[in-house]
Amino acid sequence: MFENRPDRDEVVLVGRSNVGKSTLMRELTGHKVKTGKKPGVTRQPNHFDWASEKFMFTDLPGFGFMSGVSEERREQIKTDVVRYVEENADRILVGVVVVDGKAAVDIIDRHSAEGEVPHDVEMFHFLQELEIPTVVAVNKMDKVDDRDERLNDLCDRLGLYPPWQQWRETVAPISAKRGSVEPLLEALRTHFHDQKRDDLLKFVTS
Ligand SMILES: Nc1nc2c(ncn2[C@@H]2O[C@H](COP(=O)(O)OP(=O)(O)OP(=O)(O)O)[C@@H](O)[C@H]2O)c(=O)[nH]1
Ligand SMILES: [Mg+2]
Repeated sequence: MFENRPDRDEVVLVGRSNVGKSTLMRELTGHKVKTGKKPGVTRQPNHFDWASEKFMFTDLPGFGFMSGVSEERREQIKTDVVRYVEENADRILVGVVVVDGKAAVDIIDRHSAEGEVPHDVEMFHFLQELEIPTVVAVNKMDKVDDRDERLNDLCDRLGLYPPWQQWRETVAPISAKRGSVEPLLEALRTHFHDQKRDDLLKFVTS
């Protein structure tokens, strides 16, 4: 599944299916990326690079529930995503966990109640274990009314002390569809700067 990876540093977008990774990708790169109303649109990593630069954004397939996709297949996708991140950890400058701001907390709580580790939380901790700087892009904020409360709840579930405002390099409320992604760009700039990669700031300016 993951052959043909271009040899360069990257920012990866990971997350459940249908949270808006590809829409965000389009917003970040200006490339036409296939998006869709149904989960499971992206089946292969989409790499977007620049001919002259050793840098790319990668949109990975989503995991979690997808209508019409078998449990076995879903598990396989998740295993592949985990392996991709593990194998390329040295080249991943920032891991962006994209979540659906309206649904994430409820889904996390439902899985926890069923005694499972929620995908989003698992992925967040996994990236941190690999010491990959991590940003949670809380997407679809255009659908969220109780903004601060939602974001504080999400921080709580991720083990980050509320209020969310003190985690600006980690929690970025956005609306990819509306083209409102500045908090994510700001977080990426912070991480690039911290890694002495100011040469990449041009990819994350608004
Ligand atoms: N309201 C709202 N909808 C959004 C936003 N971003 C994406 N969507 C919608 O969410 C749906 C899924 O978007 P995709 O970008 O295809 O999601 P994905 O995470 O790439 O999905 P997979 O490839 O299946 O993993 C589409 O109908 C988008 O239009 C947003 O900021 N707000
Ligand atoms: Mg996609």
